[in-house]
Amino acid sequence: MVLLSESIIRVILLLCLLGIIALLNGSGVEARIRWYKWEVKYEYRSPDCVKKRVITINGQTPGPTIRAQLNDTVIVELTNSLLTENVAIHWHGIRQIGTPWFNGTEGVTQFPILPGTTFRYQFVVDRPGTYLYHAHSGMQREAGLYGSINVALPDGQSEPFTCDYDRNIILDDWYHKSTYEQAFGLSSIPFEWVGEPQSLLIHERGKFNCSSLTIPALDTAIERHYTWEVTYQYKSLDCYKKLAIAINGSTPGPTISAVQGDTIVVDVINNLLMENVAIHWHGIRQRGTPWSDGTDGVTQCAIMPGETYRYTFVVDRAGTYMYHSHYGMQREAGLYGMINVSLPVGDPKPFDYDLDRGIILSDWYHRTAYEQSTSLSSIPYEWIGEPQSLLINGRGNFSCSGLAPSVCNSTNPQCSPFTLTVISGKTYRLRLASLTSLSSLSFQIEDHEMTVVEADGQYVEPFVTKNLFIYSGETYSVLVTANQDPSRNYWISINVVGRKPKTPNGLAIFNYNPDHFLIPPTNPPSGPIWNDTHLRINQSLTIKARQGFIVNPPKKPDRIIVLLNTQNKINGYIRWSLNNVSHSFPTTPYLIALKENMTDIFDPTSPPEDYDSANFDIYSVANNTNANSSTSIYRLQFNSTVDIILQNANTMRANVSETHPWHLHGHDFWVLGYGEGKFNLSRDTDKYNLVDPIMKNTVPLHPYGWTALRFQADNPGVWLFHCHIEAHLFLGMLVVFESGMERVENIPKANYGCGKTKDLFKP
Ligand SMILES: O=C1O[C@H]([C@@H](O)CO)C(O)=C1O
Repeated sequence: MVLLSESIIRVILLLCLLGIIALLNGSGVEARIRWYKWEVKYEYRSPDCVKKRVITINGQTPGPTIRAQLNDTVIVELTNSLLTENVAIHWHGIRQIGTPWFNGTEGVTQFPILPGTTFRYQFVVDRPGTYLYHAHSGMQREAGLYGSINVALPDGQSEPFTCDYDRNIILDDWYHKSTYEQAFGLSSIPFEWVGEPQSLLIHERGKFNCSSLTIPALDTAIERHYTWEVTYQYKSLDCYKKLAIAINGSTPGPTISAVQGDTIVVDVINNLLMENVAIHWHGIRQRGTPWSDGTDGVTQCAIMPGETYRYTFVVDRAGTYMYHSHYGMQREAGLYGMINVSLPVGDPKPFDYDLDRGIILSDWYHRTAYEQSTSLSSIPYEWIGEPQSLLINGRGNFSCSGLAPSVCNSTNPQCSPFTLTVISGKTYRLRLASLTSLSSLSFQIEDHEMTVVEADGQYVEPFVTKNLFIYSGETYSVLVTANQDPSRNYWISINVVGRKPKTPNGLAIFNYNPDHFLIPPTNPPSGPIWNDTHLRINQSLTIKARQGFIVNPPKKPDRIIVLLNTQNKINGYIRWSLNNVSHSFPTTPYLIALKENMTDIFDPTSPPEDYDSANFDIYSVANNTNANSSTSIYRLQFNSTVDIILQNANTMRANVSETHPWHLHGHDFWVLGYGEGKFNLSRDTDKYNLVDPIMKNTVPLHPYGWTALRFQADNPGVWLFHCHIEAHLFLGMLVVFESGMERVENIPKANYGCGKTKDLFKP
């Protein structure tokens, strides 16, 4: 009773207060709140006919006009979607009486707004008239980030002049050089003046004489330099604190965004305290630079702690690629990232999209790579088990219940879900890359269909699907149109397939702007059932080369190598083998050994080209104790055509055959076919697709099935071909191909320094 009367009194007091405020306001005209949500981002525009990257607000430059009346409060919620650039907006002519902190001048009144963050400006427009807003961070205004503010008199009051209509005209001059180039010139020695603008714009329209243009600067291949420091870092990617390996502090590492033909130069500084490192550029063929492939033991001596090594290579084909550690099981610690290569400006694309976004899929173990590798190489064998979490762009969500917050803290922002903000109606090219240690995945976006258009840097004959199966080491581009009800958000989900899942699905948010961070109101899609192998084979068979982009394979191979995939026991240790040979690495990298004619560092006999297919039952647990380890390699005649038949079998547990994604370094192969059961050379070659096979660098071998590949050994060097499951590679599931060594130019001396290559430095 007492409580009730108290709350009634409070309400009455509040109403009185509001009444008094209204009276004090006097005029009886309400000041309103004008609320804007702005997304600032890069877009290509041609305001004077010359294409240039500009900065837009909600897709416009000039940005939207703010229209308000005297004494209104303007609220602008600004999301900075610039990829690598801060922003601040100044409200030019607005006096900011009482709100000096909203004047929008970086370094004077505020920290700049960082990429990916949202900042709210709020101020009163206390005088009628014509004003402006524009960027006040660096020289950013020059990129088109500006607009008008019109403040009218309140309803019922009139200006001291009359007019029928009210129109805005923004006047500007326009440079073709970016603000970065201009700012760099101005702060260089010798000083480089920005020169006169190329055009004058009236409301963002001008006319430049295009005939005076030769090739625009954007089209020319350039060198892109990166300096990466590799360090140990504690990370809580799925809320659980774990020792990870980061590049410049982050995992996934920075994305390399380049244009076809660019040269990439990466200085890798190994600041790991106790561990070597090597980085492989997965999908980049390294034509002419086999020493930059980054495979420890094959192409280089690993980079030792405290050392810096420079990788230099050309990205010679547009597409989606990745990079990752190729040293021990180090990839598993988070040392990976994406490489996006675009077509040169003006080159026609075979598909259209508005925006391009990268999504890295991975799985995550709480035990370190060191503990895992120790378990795998122990007697008795201790399998690493299923991962604890699935990550989408480095974010997952492990249930912390029962764990101390210092170990697992579900409120840690590092493990908030990845949010892909989309604008309704726009089509997104999502570049997916799977860097899982173990898991094969299905990727889906609730209520949205995907059109698959690219795989491993090759155009795919488009097909529409609700879920995409993606195996470790594969990349895909899918087109997704944000065409669903934009008043809510949707789940992005990944789930494990091919192995009985013990890992919860990975989740992210497909976020319709501007409903930031709202959890979708539905249950996430659970994805297809894990053990429907047919579904996965069907999708593998659907992936064909796009019409108009088919590269015809040679009609016949010069050599056929059949590789039986088995789990074996060798001297009591569990290993994985091909034709009963489990690979072991010599301490001297093959590329250097062969270049320097060191003939004694590996077993010179050729590994077996086949297995006893007639007498081998792929469905039963074989007596796999007859395997051995070897350093031997396949030497392929330069330019010859090689067929590889991957044959799956039962593991050492009854009724289990696993999926193995196989990855080839230095080449793409044609995917000629997939089949179930044992491959039969006389019968199954007739089923090969020689009409429109896709070329890829990574391909699944399905349980109890076979996969047939063809490639041309036309890239001089030494190249790994291996199962992309980190533990299986560690356990010897790889072969090594050499071809055209006589054509390999001088290997940089920085690749030397281990094994017998040390001898070469002796006086
Ligand atoms: O190498 C492996 O070992 C286990 C299992 O076969 C034995 O526990 C597994 O699933 C692997 O892929």
